[in-house]
Amino acid sequence: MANTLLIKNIGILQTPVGSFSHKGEKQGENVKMKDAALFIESGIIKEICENGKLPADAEKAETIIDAEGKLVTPGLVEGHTHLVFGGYRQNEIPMKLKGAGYLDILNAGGGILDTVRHTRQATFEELYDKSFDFLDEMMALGVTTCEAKSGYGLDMKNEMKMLQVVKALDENHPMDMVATFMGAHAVPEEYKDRADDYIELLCREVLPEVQKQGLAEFADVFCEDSVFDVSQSRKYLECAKDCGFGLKIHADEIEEIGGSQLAGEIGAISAEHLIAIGERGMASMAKAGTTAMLLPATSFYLGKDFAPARRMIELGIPVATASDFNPGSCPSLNLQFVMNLGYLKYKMTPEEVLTAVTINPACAIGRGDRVGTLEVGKQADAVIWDAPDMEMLCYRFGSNLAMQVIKKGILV
Ligand SMILES: N=CN[C@@H](CCC(=O)O)C(=O)O
Ligand SMILES: [Zn+2]
Repeated sequence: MANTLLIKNIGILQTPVGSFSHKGEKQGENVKMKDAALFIESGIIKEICENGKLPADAEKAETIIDAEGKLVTPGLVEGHTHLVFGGYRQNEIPMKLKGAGYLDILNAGGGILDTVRHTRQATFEELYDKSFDFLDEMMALGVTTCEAKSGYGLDMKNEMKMLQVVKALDENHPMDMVATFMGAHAVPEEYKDRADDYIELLCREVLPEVQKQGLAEFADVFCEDSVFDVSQSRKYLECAKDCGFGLKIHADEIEEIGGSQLAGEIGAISAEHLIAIGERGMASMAKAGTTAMLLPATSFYLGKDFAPARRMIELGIPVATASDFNPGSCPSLNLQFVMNLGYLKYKMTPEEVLTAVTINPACAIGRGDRVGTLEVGKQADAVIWDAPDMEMLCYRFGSNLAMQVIKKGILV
């Protein structure tokens, strides 16, 4: 048998089940198999056994991994990053410590606009090498699929450059990549005070070109006070929908200006941040089935509140959690830390936390049919943790507990 792998002696194999996003009570439904084994052929899961049984073809396995009685889960799915960027922004910290807000820095020409200047200056190769290293780091932490947004180019040439980097990473790095076009991340300096004109440019020229070149599956917008208002965001997302993109929206991060309501109304697959969301926004998302992509490490890093995850689960909104890795509001790509925060700050159960970093983000980036659970027929992306159970994984923090990461049936 070709390319076969047996993972045996698994203490607990824990996974959500199904290729759909899990909401309400289902958010916390995981299957737990004790004393389990997993048989993989050509990157696909062929058989899962529990209670000490071994798969039928166990003896034919070319490679055998002994999980030493540890926890095994699906590979983590990172549903929200700004992975590709020039420069860093450590210079902002003293300003923040003196009280400058995130939007104050942006409105003074810093923040995202500072990263835009550095990203425009960077070559394709520089951005590619830097992002490649980030992906290595992420994978070592247990992530096997990663979404990445453009949005630091803010013109045709540089947005394309960013998306080409994501495409090349997908081709050359073991990580599976999903690209999101985020031309509406900020108003570029050359369009200062002309946000409407910039949205017009994105709709007329850039969105259709990205679609034509097949460089992104989703489109995203930063709907926020003093960035893009609800009507500008609606226009951009409607154009994106007409072009065939799935829709995402950074909504109600700092001010509740109606972004989450728009998310539901327009049928967005996910809305991001949602720190300041209110009941109307949550009702709109629940009705539409929009996933809440919550970013607790950003709340931590900006010193903001934590989004009302428990209320969302109660209302039947599927909750996913992601790192938001970016050079400003969250310079960490550690999804294990996000799991700690999901447990401690969102007060999600360990089972809900696992769903929030596997099947729910997988569905929110259009990969729920392939990854996000450990089931026969699915891609064999798995992590063996240096932990006996999810409780330990949610409790320990600051260490990397991923012992072995398996991507498409290969130990990476
Ligand atoms: N809030 C908007 N965009 C990013 C931050 C980008 C940056 O600060 O560079 C986010 O999702 O947190
Ligand atoms: Zn973001």
